[in-house]
Amino acid sequence: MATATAWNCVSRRSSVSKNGVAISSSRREAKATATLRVAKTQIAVHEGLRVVCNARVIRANGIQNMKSRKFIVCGLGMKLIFVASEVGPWSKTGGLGDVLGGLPPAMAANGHRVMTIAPRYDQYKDAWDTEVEIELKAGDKTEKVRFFHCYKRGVDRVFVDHPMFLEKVWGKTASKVYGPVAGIDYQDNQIRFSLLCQAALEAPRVLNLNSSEYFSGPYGEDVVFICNDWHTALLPCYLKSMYQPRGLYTSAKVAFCIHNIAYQGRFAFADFNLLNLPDEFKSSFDFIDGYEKPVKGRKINWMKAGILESDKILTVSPYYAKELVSGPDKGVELDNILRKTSILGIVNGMDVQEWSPMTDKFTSVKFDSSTVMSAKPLIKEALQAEVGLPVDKSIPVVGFIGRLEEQKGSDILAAAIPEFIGENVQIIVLGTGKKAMEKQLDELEIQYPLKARGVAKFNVKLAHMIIAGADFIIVPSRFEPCGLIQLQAMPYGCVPIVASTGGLVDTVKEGYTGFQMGAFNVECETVDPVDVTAIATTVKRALAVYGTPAFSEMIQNCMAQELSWKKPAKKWEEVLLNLGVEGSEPGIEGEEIAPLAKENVATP
Ligand SMILES: Nc1ncnc2c1ncn2[C@@H]1O[C@H](COP(=O)(O)OP(=O)(O)O[C@H]2O[C@H](CO)[C@@H](O)[C@H](O)[C@H]2O)[C@@H](O)[C@H]1O
Ligand SMILES: OC[C@H]1O[C@H](O[C@H]2[C@H](O)[C@@H](O)[C@@H](O[C@H]3[C@H](O)[C@@H](O)[C@@H](O)O[C@@H]3CO)O[C@@H]2CO)[C@H](O)[C@@H](O)[C@@H]1O
Repeated sequence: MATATAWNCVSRRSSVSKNGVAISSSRREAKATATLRVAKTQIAVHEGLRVVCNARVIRANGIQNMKSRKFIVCGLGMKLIFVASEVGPWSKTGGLGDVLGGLPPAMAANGHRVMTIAPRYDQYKDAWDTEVEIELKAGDKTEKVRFFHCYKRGVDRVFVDHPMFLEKVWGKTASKVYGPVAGIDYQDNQIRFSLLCQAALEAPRVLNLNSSEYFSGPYGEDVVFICNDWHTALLPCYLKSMYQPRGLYTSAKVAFCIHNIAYQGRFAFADFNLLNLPDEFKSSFDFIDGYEKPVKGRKINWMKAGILESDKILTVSPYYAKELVSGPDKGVELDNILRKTSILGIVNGMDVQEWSPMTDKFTSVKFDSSTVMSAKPLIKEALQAEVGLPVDKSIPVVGFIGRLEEQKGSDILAAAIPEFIGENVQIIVLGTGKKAMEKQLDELEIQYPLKARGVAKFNVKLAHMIIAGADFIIVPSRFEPCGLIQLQAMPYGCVPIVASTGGLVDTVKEGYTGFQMGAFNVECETVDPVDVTAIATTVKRALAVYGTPAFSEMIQNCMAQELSWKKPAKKWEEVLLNLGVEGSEPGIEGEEIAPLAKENVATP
């Protein structure tokens, strides 16, 4: 077993420009020389705008700032470390896990060296013990953590192993990541996520990874950390307090991405002492609100510190970025901080391998835009039979899928159902979360046995069946940073009916790819009658279009869109390059998923 405390990283830079070949590499010199040799051989054969290099086809004209735009040597790019509490498909309670599953492979496909680092909540059968163990300070104790690893879809997937993760979530990854039940947090969450942040800072230095033929050895220190949500907010603080003063990670930068500002990690002010940070960081955490949870008055706020201590703040859609700075309601009392730092929104992509009507493993009939009109009714019948609704393909079906939290507006939907259920319509609601909202789902079947079903489960197969078989997907969110459900639905010709908030505004065009219901009241304690009416009116409006040529056109518009991670990954690349980490280079014009990775999908 290798026990590592520090790593003397041999990361030398080389920059060669010879015979029309431009190479600039932050990898070891020997590797760069080897790459040059391969490139020269290939160039002798291919004198065109495309060159085959190390068995990958690279489009030269995708690259900027190169002396020679003719030939590109692969294996340049940036070294990216994504850090999060969830990473799909290994751990997922919702969209955060999806993003950590999908964006990193898309960045890898563009030629960057990419690692994700997340807790090891379960005995993932595809991730192996690296035998690297380190000691970290957590609260007043010293804890040993180990790293597990696998390489999938071009990404080093690293998992932090410690009993605080594994013992709690054993076999139940989806539901117990943050607490024993929805709405209740583990008491030691601050220690758990402090460990995650510290481990993420060690991983690039101590893990000697040789996963691909393009990159080998430790990532080293010229990296960009991409932190996600409050659980990772301590990372920039530890970077500044524990590493940079010792001359480590001097050029590293941190991007902080907000997936949901509703969860900020607010704790008792006295808990600052648990974090092992110098007092000068206190002001970044300092926060006063009017709530009594978890204690009355002055608090520490992890997300506030993450925002203030990072180099770039992002979120998951441009419209949500605007909402966040618009005022305390939508910015959830961090609007003033975000106005100071500024925030950029990049709309999420989605996993087009998992969500494709042509290859969906959960549906018996596969289809594309030319066969959707005949295929969907068959899948609809299978869906109706699955949930026990009357089987009749002529009845329009509306679906809902989501975490049952106030954010998602399932309570507003429940109040609106009586106002539109008299129409020729069926509704299927799938979700897990707060018990009171799960109860509302259970009651649907009792109230409307021939018209409505509620399924209080996290059920991936049923989610796919709803999206493939339903005619409409309803997303009645009070706020929605991006929303993945509507993205997943559109390639299946399942037309979204959405509240006009966050990414739902950016991704659904009224009358073209769906129906907008207007913005809802963001107060979570209230079911606003105006919003109830907005749902009922818009559903009726959508039902009136069902079956008309205009509806067929909307289906085609939905299905024609490019919703993969390819475009968002390019935008992310631009932003991360601008951070100016030493040795960072643009990537390549990649495929959606790294070619070597297609057969290599994880099974958690
Ligand atoms: N009962 C169930 N059974 C099966 N699958 C279920 C399910 N409930 C939810 N899912 C799945 O979980 C994911 C939810 O994604 P969202 O983007 O809607 O949500 P979430 O609010 O969790 O994420 C946050 O982060 C993401 C990512 O940035 C943002 O898009 C979003 O707005 C923000 O709130 C989807 O993949 C969906 O299919
Ligand atoms: O992917 C889905 C979401 O997952 C994350 O949200 C979790 C959040 O970060 C956790 O703190 C916790 O939230 C609970 C909160 O702490 C508690 O005080 C109470 O308000 O209940 C909340 C819900 O249980 O769980 C959230 C997941 O349910 C991620 O941060 C979000 O961006 C994602 O939307």
